[in-house]
Amino acid sequence: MQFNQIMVRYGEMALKGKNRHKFEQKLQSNLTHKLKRYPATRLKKTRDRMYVMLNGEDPYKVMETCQEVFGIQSLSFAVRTEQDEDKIKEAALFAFNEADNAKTFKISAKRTDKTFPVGSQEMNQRLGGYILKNTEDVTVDVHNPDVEITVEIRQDAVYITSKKYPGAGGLPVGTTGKTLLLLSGGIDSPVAGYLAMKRGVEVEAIHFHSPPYTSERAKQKVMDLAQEMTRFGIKLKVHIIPFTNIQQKIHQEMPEGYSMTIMRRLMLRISEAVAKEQDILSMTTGESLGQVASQTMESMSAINDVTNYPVIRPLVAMDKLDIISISQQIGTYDISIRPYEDCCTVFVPKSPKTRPSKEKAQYYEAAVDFSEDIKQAVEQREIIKLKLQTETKTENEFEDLF
Ligand SMILES: Nc1ncnc2c1ncn2[C@@H]1O[C@H](COP(=O)(O)OP(=O)(O)OP(=O)(O)O)[C@@H](O)[C@H]1O
Repeated sequence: MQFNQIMVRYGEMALKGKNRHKFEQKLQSNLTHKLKRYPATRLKKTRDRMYVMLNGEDPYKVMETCQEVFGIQSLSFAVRTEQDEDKIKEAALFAFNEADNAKTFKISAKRTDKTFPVGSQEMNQRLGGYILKNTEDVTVDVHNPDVEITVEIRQDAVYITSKKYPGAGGLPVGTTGKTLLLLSGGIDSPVAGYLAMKRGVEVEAIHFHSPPYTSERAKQKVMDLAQEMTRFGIKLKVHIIPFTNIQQKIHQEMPEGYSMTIMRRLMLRISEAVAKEQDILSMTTGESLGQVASQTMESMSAINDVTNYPVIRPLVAMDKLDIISISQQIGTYDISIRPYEDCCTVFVPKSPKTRPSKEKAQYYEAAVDFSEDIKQAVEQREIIKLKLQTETKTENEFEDLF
């Protein structure tokens, strides 16, 4: 016996009232893109669930892939069998055995097809009895079972589900607007982007690089991070900003203690210009309160001063170890720790002001006109469009994505 399908249960999107249709459509399209690497699979939608038809694809690999899609609360393997009591019993036992360490269970049978001769209650008892007879040290627990086996008797067939696997939770990416993620090569910003995606936000990324001070490898590292993030976001547009001229100008003309603050202010100004152009309503950074000199409350205030756009900081209250743990889970950690320089580290002042004032930052900045540099940096940026890699990719597979 084998699982024929995976039942997909929605997350909190089910609560979204009128928007529900939009959320379901987005989830369906994100899931369809993710499943392209398993060409035999098909997605079927019912009123309040989705089913992935496995059609012979490896159930466990498909399950893992589905578990990366935001907006899914939980998933279960399911067996489809005929309306034949012996077959249903066999399938229920198979479903029970799939939950390796389960010692207690509950059967929840539902007879949608009333022509089936055995009622739901009676079916619960017969299937429960069959499992008890064919296992050892196992008991029924209707209140808090290790595994609940659902049996739905429909006209076309009988569907039996097994244990619940956790989904990624959150909301389907693309349902709550877009943000521009300031993506460095570090550990934090990819995690910030991941958490934004988890709240249903579509992410575009902006990266500042300063050749020849920063190398091609440093840029490639950022592209590899962005590529990894497409596992969750399906697609990701990256804006690469030439930042060398601006950094040199800051280095030469700004007081050393304020160079870091002013550099960040310029990053935000450029990001805002790109966001405006792309109709993006917010920016996201990987800042976390108190981690480094530029991330004190005063520093954040002095940097944030240049924009009215919301700056989302998903990591603001998180500990470094927790951030690292997420980056390991999502596969960005090993890329982030590659030892290539970032533009911020190349020009880092010996003793940056940890408590800069925005008035002083404004004062120093006013002495130099950066407006033309900002315009040029935006105009001369490189735009790279990344999309989820699938083993079976074809040239036009994602044409519709951007
Ligand atoms: N070269 C860059 N390009 C784009 N964004 C950057 C760059 N450098 C820094 N940032 C943004 O500024 C934030 C703070 O950077 P900083 O280097 O102070 O902190 P960090 O904790 O090391 O962050 P990260 O691990 O993301 O590099 C980053 O999380 C990122 O959002």
